[in-house]
Amino acid sequence: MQLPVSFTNRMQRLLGQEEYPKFLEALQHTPPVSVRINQAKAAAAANLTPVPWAAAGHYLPERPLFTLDPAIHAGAYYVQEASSMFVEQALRQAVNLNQSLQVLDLCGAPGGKSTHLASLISPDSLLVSNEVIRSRASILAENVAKWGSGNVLVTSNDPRDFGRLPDFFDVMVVDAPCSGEGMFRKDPQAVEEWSEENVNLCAQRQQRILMDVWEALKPGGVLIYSTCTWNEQENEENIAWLAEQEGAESIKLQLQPEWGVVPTQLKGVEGYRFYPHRVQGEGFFMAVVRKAGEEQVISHGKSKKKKYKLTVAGKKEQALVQDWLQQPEQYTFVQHGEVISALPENLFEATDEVYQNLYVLYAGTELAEVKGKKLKPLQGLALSQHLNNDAFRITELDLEQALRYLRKEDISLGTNGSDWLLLQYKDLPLGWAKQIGSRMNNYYPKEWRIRMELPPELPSGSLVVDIN
Ligand SMILES: C[S@@+](CC[C@H](N)C(=O)[O-])C[C@H]1O[C@@H](n2cnc3c(N)ncnc32)[C@H](O)[C@@H]1O
Repeated sequence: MQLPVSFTNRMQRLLGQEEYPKFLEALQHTPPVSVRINQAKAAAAANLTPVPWAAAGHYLPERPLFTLDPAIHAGAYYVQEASSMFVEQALRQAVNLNQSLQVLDLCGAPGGKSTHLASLISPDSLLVSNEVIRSRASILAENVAKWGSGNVLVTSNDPRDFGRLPDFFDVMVVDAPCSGEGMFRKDPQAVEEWSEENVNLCAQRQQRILMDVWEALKPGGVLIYSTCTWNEQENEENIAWLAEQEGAESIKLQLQPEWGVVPTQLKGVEGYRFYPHRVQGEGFFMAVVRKAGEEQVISHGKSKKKKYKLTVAGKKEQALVQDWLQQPEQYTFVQHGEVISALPENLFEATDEVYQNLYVLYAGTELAEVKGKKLKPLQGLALSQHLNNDAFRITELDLEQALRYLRKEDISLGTNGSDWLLLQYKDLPLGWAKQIGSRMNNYYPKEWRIRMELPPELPSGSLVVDIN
């Protein structure tokens, strides 16, 4: 790997003569592979090494062919770089997670931090997961639906649009687009695209992004800022600039020495650096600040006078979907076009406000599409953590059947009848099929299908989750 000269000069200065060769050597190694388990759906396979700063994070001994593991398609885990999972420490240490919170993940795609945040916040909290680039926002929506939390809204807006929601969020995560120095060993293209000029452009863009969303953070709210790069302009300097400009207060996190995370400080602002020779993970930076002012209590609940953008589903439709989720009394069923979704009842008001101001791509749990007098169950329901299995006819698939189903092939199950079938692999729901006589129509979403050909020999079980 040919590193740019000005990059090596800076890293030598940052790390010192003694440490720099260790850093350089680590850049030659294969990056570790790690996953985060969706504990609402599965448990980690035995013998995996935990990621020390993330309760559901685990390292794998080798990189399996994830595509051939139905559990990943069921949202039982997410492949995520370990350093990024440090967002958990910021959240646990700087925020009271027992409260009902309104959380924004501004730069959300493909969904590593969003699915992590969704697992950490309480069920009566709302996560708005945003991605400005529309094609990437669809991937984010797919991963959010697979995770199945039910209290997430996926939006696709420019950061400046969040100015329409002043003082709305208790917590904001800005995992900013950056020059990607921390990805050098994973992605050789990041080295090619790197330049001092690009670092400056990234730093300016990050300042703009921070300024654009700052207004949407409540007084007393917490901003978690991160990048996967090491230069100070995009990291400490940007956060020190924000703190100075807005009078934000730095939040210091407690670190365990064995984690290998390096604390830094600039103008009284604390930062946390991840280097590959010190941690089992890629390059990463994080800082946490609190907006000046008093914390405010959220008032949820519907107000009588307000004109809502969301439409509550009709009584007939509600009756049909009523028993599809566990504890249906906790939801408001809304209809948007043909789609009926379930929103946690206490989040109706906040969700409506988001709908009034932003472009929402996915909301809550998409349950069904109205087809004349009938309902077609949707993928969001199949993958929901709150699905009521008893309401459906379930069919267990073997590995080959599961993978063929996920490729959207028509598979023969040897069953008969005329019914919707919820197809599962080792108790993990994968999606829907419609039985028509002895034929089975595959309703797996076309855009999500596995595109690779299946090899003659399939791997057995899952290296990642305990499903045997
Ligand atoms: C580091 S990635 C986010 C990774 C994500 N948080 C995760 O954990 O999976 C940064 C994201 O910012 C988005 N982005 C690019 N330009 C942006 C801008 N001007 N404002 C906000 N987001 C932007 C990119 O499309 C990309 O998805």
